[in-house]
Amino acid sequence: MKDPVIELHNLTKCYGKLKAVDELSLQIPKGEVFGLLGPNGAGKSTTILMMLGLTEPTSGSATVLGFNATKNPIDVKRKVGYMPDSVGFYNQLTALENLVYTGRLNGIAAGELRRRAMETLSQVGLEAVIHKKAGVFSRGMKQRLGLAQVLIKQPEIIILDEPTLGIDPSGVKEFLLLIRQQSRQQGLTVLLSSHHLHQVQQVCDRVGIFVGGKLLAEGSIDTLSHNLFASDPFLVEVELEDTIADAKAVAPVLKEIQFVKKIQATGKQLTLSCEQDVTADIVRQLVVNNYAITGVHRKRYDLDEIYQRYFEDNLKEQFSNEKSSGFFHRSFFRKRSRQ
Ligand SMILES: Nc1ncnc2c1ncn2[C@@H]1O[C@H](COP(=O)(O)OP(=O)(O)OP(=O)(O)O)[C@@H](O)[C@H]1O
Repeated sequence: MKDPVIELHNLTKCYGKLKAVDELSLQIPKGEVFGLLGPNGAGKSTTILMMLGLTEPTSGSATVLGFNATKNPIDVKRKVGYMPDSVGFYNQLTALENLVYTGRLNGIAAGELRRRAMETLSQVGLEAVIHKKAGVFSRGMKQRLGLAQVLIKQPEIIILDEPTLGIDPSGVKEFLLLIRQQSRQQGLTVLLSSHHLHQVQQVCDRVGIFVGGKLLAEGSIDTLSHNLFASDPFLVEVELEDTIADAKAVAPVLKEIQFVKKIQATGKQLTLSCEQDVTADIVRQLVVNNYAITGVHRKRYDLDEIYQRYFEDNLKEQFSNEKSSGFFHRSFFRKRSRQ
């Protein structure tokens, strides 16, 4: 990879016998939005703390913007903005006052403070409430103020630990889109940890799937999907205007298409398992044979399915592992079901 700004090399952290992070190697290039995904206890926060030099690795290294995070934590902190999973403010101070205070702590010159704070609040969409006290802010507004606190020092990288925790679903989407927009406009590199699979899918360039301290897979959604499901049949769903009795009725029409292996019919829907993407041939054959089509859908695997597939494979492999994957499975899905 060309010029990675974050480089983790065999990064490992043990707490007694527990390997919280297990030989993690990862590179993130400038400007990328990377999602670290995993259930409770997967090791996401521990990884982030090592990248910031806030906890020492047992072995391996974390290099951020060319600095070894363990040896040069101050240099890393100067250029990296970090938003922990729970952000604290002075509730009696307004949004602007809070941000001016953070700016001062970050060494921004007094003459520039107020202007920079106002600018940053508008960047995160809080311009209308700059004089409101932080104590009355909703969770979503607090997260925006937290992001402003991170952005005011104009970092090169921002690291957000579970930034969407506690925000309602529409707020989550807006907030993640705001993060992506900041990344695109400012060339910011973003690393965020999350278990919000669907939303993360929409904003991250790449994701890493992290379970039991190990990175099981990394890549774009398309790459992960391709690697995982390459040997699976290609599914095409066709909606017809009229109900068909059973698959046999339509089989003669489609049997000419080489890669169609299985046809199922339920009501007005046909599901075809194919060895290759022959969607266009299927549609052509049906139309030629006077079937009225109302919809065609090519199945694309989403992050939930990708995650589950990796997770299930991992579960099989680690069955005898003392760190019960069943625990991770349960805790992950419990956490998701609470959303
Ligand atoms: N200071 C510590 N001492 C002992 N064990 C720890 C410590 N910090 C974390 N752990 C353990 O390390 C493992 C990884 O924890 P970590 O907080 O990094 O996971 P996570 O993926 O961020 O999960 P969560 O979403 O719940 O925060 C867990 O089993 C946790 O109990």
